[in-house]
Amino acid sequence: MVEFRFDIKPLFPQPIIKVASNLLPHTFRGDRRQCLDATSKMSEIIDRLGQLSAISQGLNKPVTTAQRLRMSENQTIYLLADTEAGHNGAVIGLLKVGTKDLYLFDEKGQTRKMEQSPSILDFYVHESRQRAGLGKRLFETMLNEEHWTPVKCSVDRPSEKLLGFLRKHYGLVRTIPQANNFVLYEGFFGDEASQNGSRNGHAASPERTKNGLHITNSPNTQLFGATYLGDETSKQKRFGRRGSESQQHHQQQQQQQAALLQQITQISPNGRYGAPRPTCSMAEIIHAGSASSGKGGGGGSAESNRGNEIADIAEQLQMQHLQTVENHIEYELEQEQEPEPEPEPEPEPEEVITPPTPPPKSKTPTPPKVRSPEAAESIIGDNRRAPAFQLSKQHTGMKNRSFGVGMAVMPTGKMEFNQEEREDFGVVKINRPLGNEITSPVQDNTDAMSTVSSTGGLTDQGYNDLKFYHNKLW
Ligand SMILES: CC(=O)SCCNC(=O)CCNC(=O)[C@H](O)C(C)(C)COP(=O)(O)OP(=O)(O)OC[C@H]1O[C@@H](n2cnc3c(N)ncnc32)[C@H](O)[C@@H]1OP(=O)(O)O
Repeated sequence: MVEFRFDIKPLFPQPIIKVASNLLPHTFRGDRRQCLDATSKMSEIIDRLGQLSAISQGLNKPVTTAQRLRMSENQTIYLLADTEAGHNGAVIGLLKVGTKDLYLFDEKGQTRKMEQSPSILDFYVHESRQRAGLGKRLFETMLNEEHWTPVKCSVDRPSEKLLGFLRKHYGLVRTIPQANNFVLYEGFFGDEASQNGSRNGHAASPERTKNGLHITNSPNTQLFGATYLGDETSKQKRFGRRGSESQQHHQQQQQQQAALLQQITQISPNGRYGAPRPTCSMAEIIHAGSASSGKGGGGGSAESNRGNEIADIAEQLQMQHLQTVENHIEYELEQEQEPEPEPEPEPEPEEVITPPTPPPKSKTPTPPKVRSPEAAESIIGDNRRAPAFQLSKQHTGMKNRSFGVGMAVMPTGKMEFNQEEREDFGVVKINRPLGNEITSPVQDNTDAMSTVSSTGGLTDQGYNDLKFYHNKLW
């Protein structure tokens, strides 16, 4: 028991009193002098009980002090006394409660901002009187005065004793995990809470139940947008009305929904989640421009149109590819007009595509000393011509530097290739006439390039003439 140097009986006309920020018992009646006296004594009682509570819980400083209570607007302390104990009576227990605005997780893990949520902040019964039902007596008085129910109370960092107390007297076992020090029990967010919200201090944010969408200013909502909680609330409202009133209500809901969607858009995810994404060319091909044309219906005709568009695109690509192959062949034939020694194979970077060694004639453009974008454009489009400098994948976009060559000179019965050495861009070697065998590497080198064509599909030396066999129908 906690006894004091003064008589506590005037302060405790009843065993349990309620003290607010004025530091006076709720039953107090007196003049100014009595008021100052009562405030002083009550401050001493509160500080002493608060200190004992902190010691009992192992806290390094009290949660409850008279100064704190004076500064708070929404906290109340319940004090339990035994006026019959000792000479001046004794104070036995303390229970501090209040309302707090909290961001809490509900059973589904969704964030809710609970305004004026009832909270158990400090609870203490003197060790000599514990487990005698006094704690419950104090707690029950508080519930009646505040019009709270135990399941709707958040508990600030409860001790094991308090958890046992709530389990025994109120059957509270299953908690809802929270990110802060508060403990909630299942049922905290029940319907009763929203119906009796104001009475129980559950003045939830007004956006909370709009169309089942949960919108608050919480960090979660700011980051990830509104959360859909279901439309139970909307259904309840809808089916609770009849006739024109119901229709009118439905229209209002639609308007609210539109406004809400706009609101959601405004608080939609930002940062890298909200960053605009570049157009995906492959997606455009796959969807065949349905997005732009507004054919997103998915009907049978739309599907067939999409298939036709894909076929058209494939055909265009094929035609472009054939044109590319032809350009390659023409370019090669130009280079083969005059025999010249094969460029010596020299080690070079893997990524570089080397055109045939520029012939000494002025016909071949002089390679610029510095790579220029204008020159690079020469390999693009219909005005394609021989590149004037070393081309890399960056310029051509081609993955394989022998791309197109194989297509252009596919082996047939008329032509034989034996390309044992490295392949340079556009270099096609016709090694030997039909039926002739390679005799030596020297011969192979001399036969490397075809000569001027003559007649009958053979060159003057009797080699196959590529120009003769080249046919666009290939
Ligand atoms: C938010 C907060 O305030 S957290 C801090 C809570 N306060 C404390 O831990 C301070 C130390 N403890 C106390 O002051 C008291 O034990 C109180 C306030 C928790 C409960 O007051 P009591 O008068 O003992 O409660 P009451 O007699 O009505 O109920 C007893 C039940 O409380 C629990 N309890 C009380 N004392 C203990 C204890 N020492 N060990 C374990 N459980 C206890 C038990 O469930 C007990 O039931 P049981 O005796 O059948 O096991």
